[in-house]
Amino acid sequence: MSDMRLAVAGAAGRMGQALIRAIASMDGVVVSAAIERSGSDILGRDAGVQAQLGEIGVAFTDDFEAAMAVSDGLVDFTAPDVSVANAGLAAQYGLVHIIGTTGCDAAHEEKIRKAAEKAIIVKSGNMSLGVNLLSVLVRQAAKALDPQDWDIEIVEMHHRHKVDAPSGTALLLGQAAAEGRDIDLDAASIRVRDGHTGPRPAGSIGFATLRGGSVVGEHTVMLAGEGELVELSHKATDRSIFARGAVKAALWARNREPGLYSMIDVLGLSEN
Ligand SMILES: NC(=O)C1=CN([C@@H]2O[C@H](COP(=O)(O)OP(=O)(O)OC[C@H]3O[C@@H](n4cnc5c(N)ncnc54)[C@H](OP(=O)(O)O)[C@@H]3O)[C@@H](O)[C@H]2O)C=CC1
Ligand SMILES: O=C(O)C1=N[C@H](C(=O)O)C[C@H](O)C1
Repeated sequence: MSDMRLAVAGAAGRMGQALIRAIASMDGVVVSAAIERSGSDILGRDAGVQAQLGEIGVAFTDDFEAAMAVSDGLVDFTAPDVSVANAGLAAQYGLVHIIGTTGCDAAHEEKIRKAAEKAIIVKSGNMSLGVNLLSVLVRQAAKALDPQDWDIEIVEMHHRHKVDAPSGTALLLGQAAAEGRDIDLDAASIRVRDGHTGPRPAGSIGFATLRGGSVVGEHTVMLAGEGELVELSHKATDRSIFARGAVKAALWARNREPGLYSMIDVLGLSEN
């Protein structure tokens, strides 16, 4: 089979640059386009130079349609409104769409679900093997431990530039815990505490967000019982783990049926 041609949306961003490097270093894929927003100063410059690779002969463009015409897949780590708009367009062109963007609200998620009726979409708040394996362990632990006796708290820390909270990964881990307990995450979540909060409601799932410096991404799920604490953690030290996961997802998704898939599907980590 010929190499899969991958367009990168948000190609000048932190993840965009990691994706350009990952695609250039992996077999079976080539960078076909590097998309940035209209008006960006970077348009016309070589995407490989920005990613510290040297010239790769692909210039940043805001011409989304031209980029789609020369691509088999779109890898998209941008912003929620951008990824939703891209999902509709990628579907029109029959492209695989890998969405790593976090911070989507219920309306964004619904539009992406709708696009996936016609498009092949893989979406995950974290594309790394380690975090997805962790989510399987969290689900098992939450299932095994009585919610009346064991409190679940999820703590995350990211770099100072991150714009959404809780992180997509924290929510993914919260969802895994909620599934283990067979409860609805939205109904059980406590995302903020301030002032006189009263005691902790039994069965709730708490989130705590830290931001600072250059931290790539650290997550700990705490299961706190009387006299003991179980901690399940993941620390990302390099964005290449997300980028390689996203490229792996694109290769996995090629020639699949339309639908909305997750990294659990890609990595074959489903417990069923
Ligand atoms: N699922 C996962 O494994 C991971 C997910 N993420 C998520 O990926 C997203 C991006 O993160 P990060 O790379 O750190 O953020 P950055 O801000 O560094 O990158 C986003 C890039 O998208 C660009 N952009 C904005 N609008 C458009 C548009 N319309 N078309 C094309 N490009 C556009 C931005 O340009 P400009 O700056 O000019 O606005 C910027 O270059 C976040 O939601 C983050 O949480 C991050 C890491 C891993
Ligand atoms: O914005 C980031 O940087 C990251 N975002 C993702 C998230 O919201 O969980 C994944 C990773 O932790 C890095």
